[in-house]
Amino acid sequence: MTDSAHPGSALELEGVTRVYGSTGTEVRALDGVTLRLPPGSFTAVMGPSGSGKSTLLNCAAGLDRPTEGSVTVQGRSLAGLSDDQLTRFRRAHLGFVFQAFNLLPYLTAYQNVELPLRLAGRRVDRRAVVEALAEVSIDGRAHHLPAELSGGQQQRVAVARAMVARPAVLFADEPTGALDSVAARAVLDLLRQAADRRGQTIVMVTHDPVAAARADSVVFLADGRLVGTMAAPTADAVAGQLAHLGELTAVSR
Ligand SMILES: Nc1ncnc2c1ncn2[C@@H]1O[C@H](COP(=O)(O)OP(=O)(O)OP(=O)(O)O)[C@@H](O)[C@H]1O
Repeated sequence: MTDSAHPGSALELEGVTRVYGSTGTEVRALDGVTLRLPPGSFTAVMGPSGSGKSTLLNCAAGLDRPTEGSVTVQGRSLAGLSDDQLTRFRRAHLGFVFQAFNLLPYLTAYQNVELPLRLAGRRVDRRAVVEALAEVSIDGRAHHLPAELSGGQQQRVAVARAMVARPAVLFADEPTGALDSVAARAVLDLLRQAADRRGQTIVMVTHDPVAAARADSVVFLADGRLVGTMAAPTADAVAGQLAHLGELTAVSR
């Protein structure tokens, strides 16, 4: 059974609005965003600071609930799920990678990667964990603690952790923001492969036009609204569009 009006989509946002605060002090962080992403697509979300990128990601991933509108992931509407059901749904179908890696400091790389399987109450398949670490080229450091790894290595462990349960949709919030360009490229290669080889759907917030150029398309936000999309992006074209949006936002303030 599907709740989706567009069954071919991995992720659908219909008129998603998120208002923070109360009357008088309210902030419309997202304002009527409609978006449909097909399975196996890699989409970058860009826009000036405060344009609503993280809010979009959080609403799409069921970490926050929209004030209005609906989010459907893999044909399942998130609105009807209780908080517990939403947590279970996220563990089963979604993966997350954050700018600050968010690894647990007292667990080894291996233990960090097996954690989502333990939390989901699944039998821990040692092979799946070893494979996930090998995919991100961390197998030689599986028993190191995060503090014993470089930033790039830590983020690769975080990608392995996000991927170990083979989520249908992976959300990444500035995954390369704290990395140098070589480490960033390695992380982007992994996201690209997840879409191309395993048909996983990737949604990545980034400020970096070079990172965005690795996606199939870029969606641009300004003041909480979807103001444009770009297919087959290049870093130059993305940078040009961002500069334009920055000027428009500055004028409207
Ligand atoms: N929990 C919250 N309470 C009140 N306002 C919020 C909250 N979260 C976000 N906002 C506001 O909503 C707007 C959008 O924020 P959001 O973090 O989504 O933007 P962003 O595009 O991700 O910004 P940045 O690039 O700086 O991270 C901003 O004006 C922000 O101040």
